[in-house]
Amino acid sequence: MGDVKQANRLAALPIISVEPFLNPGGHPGKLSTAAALHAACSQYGFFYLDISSYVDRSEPEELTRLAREFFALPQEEKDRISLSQEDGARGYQRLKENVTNGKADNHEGIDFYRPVDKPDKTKPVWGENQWPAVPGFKEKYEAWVEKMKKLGMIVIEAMATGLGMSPDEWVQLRNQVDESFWVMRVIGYPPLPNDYDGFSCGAHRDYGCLTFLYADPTPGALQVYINQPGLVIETDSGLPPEHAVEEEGCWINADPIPGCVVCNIGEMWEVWSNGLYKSTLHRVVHRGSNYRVSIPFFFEPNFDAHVEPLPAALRMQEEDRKIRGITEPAKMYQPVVYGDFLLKKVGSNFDTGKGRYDAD
Ligand SMILES: O=C(O)CCC(=O)C(=O)O
Ligand SMILES: [Fe+2]
Repeated sequence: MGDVKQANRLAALPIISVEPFLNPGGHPGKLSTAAALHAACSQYGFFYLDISSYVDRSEPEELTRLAREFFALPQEEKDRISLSQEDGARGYQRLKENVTNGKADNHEGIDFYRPVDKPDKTKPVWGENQWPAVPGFKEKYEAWVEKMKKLGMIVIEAMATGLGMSPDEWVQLRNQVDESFWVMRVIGYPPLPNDYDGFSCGAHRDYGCLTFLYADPTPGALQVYINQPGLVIETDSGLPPEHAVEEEGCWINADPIPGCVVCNIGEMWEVWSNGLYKSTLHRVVHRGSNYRVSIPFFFEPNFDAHVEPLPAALRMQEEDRKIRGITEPAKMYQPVVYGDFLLKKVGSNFDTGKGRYDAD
């Protein structure tokens, strides 16, 4: 039993406060926060970001209230801003319209992307955002986008410190995210029926850079796959303790913590870090009785960013390999242009038949 308890304690996701990075200039907590980010990104790819000194709790609570007002509208009202009216990516998707790993997800949602110059809805993701007619919706959500964009820059800079990047290396990285092609989703989850063949949102990795997830207080919905060789994790199989374990990995709940957003890294960070940081599998299984609302903000690279392993990450990896006595050459991640990668991912709404959450 000792091992099991130990594993459960280790499996809890770390909580990291953004406060030391909020004010320009020195702060005694900066280095330890950067180190905590580095550890969280390499061990879990998921953590809680305490943003209570950055935003007032009432702000995202108001966003969920506005989202509920929209989702409660008659279906034909919601369909007025459906993504088929636009570029196939920006707008409302009905319940079960989104498919992950071949199964319809039991959620509805609205997607917003960074506005573009010269919008053209015949080009994938190049149209205009469609805002619900709910009073105050656009203003409040636009204010949230501005806050989350700034938070993205703050966290990336802290991660650059955690990776030991030089000032020049940081400038180069900053140039790849300073016009972030962000995405914001507003998601509504009715309870998942027990006999449903699928999930509220199927298992996937996020594909971009950093996700900041604000969710209403519903517990037991978001689950994260923790995969750590050597860890022994308890399962709820009902077997006696000595058998009720499963090695290597398991799903843990990432329940909301007041004042925090759940933060996870996407596949672009996996490329930048040459695999040092993990883009971790997660899913939503909402079996509660309420209607759950979540608002993920995806802070992504610029559309034209060339994403390739960062020299600082390669240096760290080399150090680590030396210590472990590994001699064969490190596997190198293939560079990608973020916009190309994104277009493949949102291809489900166009012609490739792939879901937005599906693996390549
Ligand atoms: O609703 C959630 O808790 C997570 C949603 C999610 O993982 C996503 O939209 O990528
Ligand atoms: Fe996700």
